Amino acid sequence: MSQRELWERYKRYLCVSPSLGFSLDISRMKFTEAFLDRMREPLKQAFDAMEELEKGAIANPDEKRQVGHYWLRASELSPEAGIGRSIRDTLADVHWFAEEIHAGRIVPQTAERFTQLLIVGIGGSALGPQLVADALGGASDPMKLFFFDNTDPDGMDRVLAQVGDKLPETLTLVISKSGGTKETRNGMLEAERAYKARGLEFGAHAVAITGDNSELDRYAKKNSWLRTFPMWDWIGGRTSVLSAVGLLPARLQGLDVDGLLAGAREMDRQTRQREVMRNPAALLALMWFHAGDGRGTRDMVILPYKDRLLLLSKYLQQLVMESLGKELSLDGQVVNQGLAVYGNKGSTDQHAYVQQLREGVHNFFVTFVEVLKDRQGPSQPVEEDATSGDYLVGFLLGTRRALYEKDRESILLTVPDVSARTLGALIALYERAVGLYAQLVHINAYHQPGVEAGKKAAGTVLELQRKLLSHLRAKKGQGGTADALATAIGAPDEAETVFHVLEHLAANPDHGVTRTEGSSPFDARYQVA
Ligand SMILES: O=P(O)(O)OC[C@H]1O[C@](O)(CO)[C@@H](O)[C@@H]1O
Repeated sequence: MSQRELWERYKRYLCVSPSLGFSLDISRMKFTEAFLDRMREPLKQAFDAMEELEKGAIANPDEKRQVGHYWLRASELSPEAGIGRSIRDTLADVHWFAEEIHAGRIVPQTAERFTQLLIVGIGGSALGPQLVADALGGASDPMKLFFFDNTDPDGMDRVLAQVGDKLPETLTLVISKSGGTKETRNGMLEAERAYKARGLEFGAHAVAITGDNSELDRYAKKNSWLRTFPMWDWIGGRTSVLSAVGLLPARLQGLDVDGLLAGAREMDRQTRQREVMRNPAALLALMWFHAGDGRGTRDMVILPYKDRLLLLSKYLQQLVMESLGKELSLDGQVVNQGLAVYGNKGSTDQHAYVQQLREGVHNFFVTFVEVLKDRQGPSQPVEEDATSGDYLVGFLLGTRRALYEKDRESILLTVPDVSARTLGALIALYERAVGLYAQLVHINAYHQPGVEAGKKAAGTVLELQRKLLSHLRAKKGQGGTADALATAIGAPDEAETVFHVLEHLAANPDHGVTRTEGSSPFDARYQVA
């Protein structure tokens, strides 16, 4: 197509939202009108299903749960008065609690006030808060945020070293819907130990966000933590950012949580409408379907040309891949669905993998995100009639064109700024696009059975380790090779796992396991002295 024809196609298919100052351009996706016609009926069914979901249907059938993240920003739409009330009460509590902290009315044990916030959580209990904090935060925020989002000991040491002498001024927020996630439990215990090492009581610095009566809830109550905030059954981890999970950290950081909610609410309003060309979420879902033949055959590369949106791709990776990456359809057929997501930011990535995008394997489509506002206030030119921000747009449009010339498809999302309202709108846009797409490909977007397999397997590994350690302690000084030890603990078929566990044990001082070299790596002997 010539540039002129592309301009016509751009004008024809541009979806604009004046109230959000937002637009979605699908002109560089090579769908046809026939495709749109073909998708009309499946899309109608997807809308019907979303409508039912918003009314409180059990939209997560195997977990028998409602799916209520849309109610978080429109509590009046929740199907039960009690749900609406708890949403409003929790929001009021978030505001109240943050104000008390900021005003120094809720104070730490020894310091004058809380100035730092350590968040312990993983997956949806970390990614949303991280996205919001990084997108909207700044140097003058009333609290500085840190995260434990893994069970990596060195990672946690590094964070604690950054917190340094300010630990007595640090509020720790432990976030876990289930309240039983091991990584988060470990992070909490490591944090607790750090406070104790400084003679501080953890409970006087700790807040939980978790499900009612979860393990974490009970632990928080037993140890007199400052507070707990609810995480409801009808909110999934990956869609929890506009519940207390994302709102409490954001409010403590001094960010505009009402703006986040308002943006999401407005986007929800627009993405409920059935006229497809006016519904950006429906258009996204259709474009994903078009790009990957409804089977996810092309990866989605998310390229925001804005540093503040660096974590968008990481956030969407969970939202999209945990929602859509499913073995079975709603009817139990094996479908192995999914949509792979990766990306960082432009123009930085032009100096990394964009080379392959233009010339290499053709297995993706790009979503560019353009932010119109460059910075607070004016920019100085870097050369005649051009600022750094002008270059950023230049690189975006240039790359979009260069990819199109090579037949690579792309979507362009344009937003006015990186404000709370815009971010809330982006979050809601993708939540609904995922919901609609899941309906189009007939899968349950709201469970994650695949993740459980890894958790169970990890439990088996730790169980083997316990057996090994008790055997090695019983046979003090004797030990054996991985093969011999696997047999000795009654797990000869697990010799490989036993080998990995022993190598790790011997590399660390914690359990007293040492290693004596053998003639090959597999002849090494392990013992407890
Ligand atoms: O909030 P929780 O229960 O600790 O779960 C954390 C994450 O673990 C998962 O359940 C599985 O990885 C995610 O869906 C979730 O966001």
